[in-house]
Amino acid sequence: MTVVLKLGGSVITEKDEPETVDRTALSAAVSAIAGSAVGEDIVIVHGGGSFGHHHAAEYGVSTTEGTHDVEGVQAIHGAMCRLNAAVVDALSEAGVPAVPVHPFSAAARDADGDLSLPTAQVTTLLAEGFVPVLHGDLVAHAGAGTTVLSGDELVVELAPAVDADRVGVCSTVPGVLDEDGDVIDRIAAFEAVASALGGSDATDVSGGMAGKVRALLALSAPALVFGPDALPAFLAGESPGTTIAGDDDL
Ligand SMILES: Nc1ncnc2c1ncn2[C@@H]1O[C@H](COP(=O)(O)OP(=O)(O)OP(=O)(O)O)[C@@H](O)[C@H]1O
Ligand SMILES: C=C(C)CCOP(=O)(O)O
Repeated sequence: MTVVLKLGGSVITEKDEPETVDRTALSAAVSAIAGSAVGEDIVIVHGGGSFGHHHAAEYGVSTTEGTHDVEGVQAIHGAMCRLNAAVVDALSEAGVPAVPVHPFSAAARDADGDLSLPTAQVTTLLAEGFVPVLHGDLVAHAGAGTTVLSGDELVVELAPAVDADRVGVCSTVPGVLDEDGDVIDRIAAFEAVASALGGSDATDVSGGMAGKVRALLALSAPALVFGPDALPAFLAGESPGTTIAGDDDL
């Protein structure tokens, strides 16, 4: 059973404090992963939190607005590499055979913004017993310089590439919330929930919850959005939070 899990940047960092890891939240997530029966059959993606989004906002870069500013590229990509190193180190210390995979070194968008992400290194690392750890990053973008590549987009690309049985997105909220603040059990179409979906409470250049739902609906497998407390349950095979499954998946 192969699992693709995204750890939200807003979960593992103090999202309002530039470049600050939330050590308590990161170690809770790492313990859940290290202690789960999924073992090494997992690909981990993490988001930007106060590492990527803070620098991306400073340089005016988003998933659609690009930059050619080399200093900006180094600041944003460098910050994401520092967060990735912190996640990989924490996983390694817990005995998980985690290895870093940096999307900026491999992916590209064409002039229409369509993403191509080579995945052979991820599938090969997985088959060889490693746990690849990717992250939201910058990506070369034809005609725009570089744009932000969100961890949610990576999840959508990776899930079919590794033939994932389960896809989980762990964010700070217990699921996608309706207008009354209750967790929506299942989402099959963007229009049905669009009015309840906002961006993010924190600095976020990749669309917050609306961007997440839109991206996950494109998957052929159902994806679950849940909060940090539900990570052990997700890894144990339960279905906490909101199930996002486009009409094609039902
Ligand atoms: N209807 C909604 N239900 C749940 N969360 C919502 C909703 N509308 C907006 N949000 C916001 O979306 C946020 C989650 O998206 P965000 O992109 O910040 O999370 P993340 O993926 O965990 O972090 P990162 O983007 O850094 O990886 C929530 O914290 C909340 O502020
Ligand atoms: C801001 C950067 C560089 C990465 C964004 O990734 P996300 O937090 O998964 O949307």
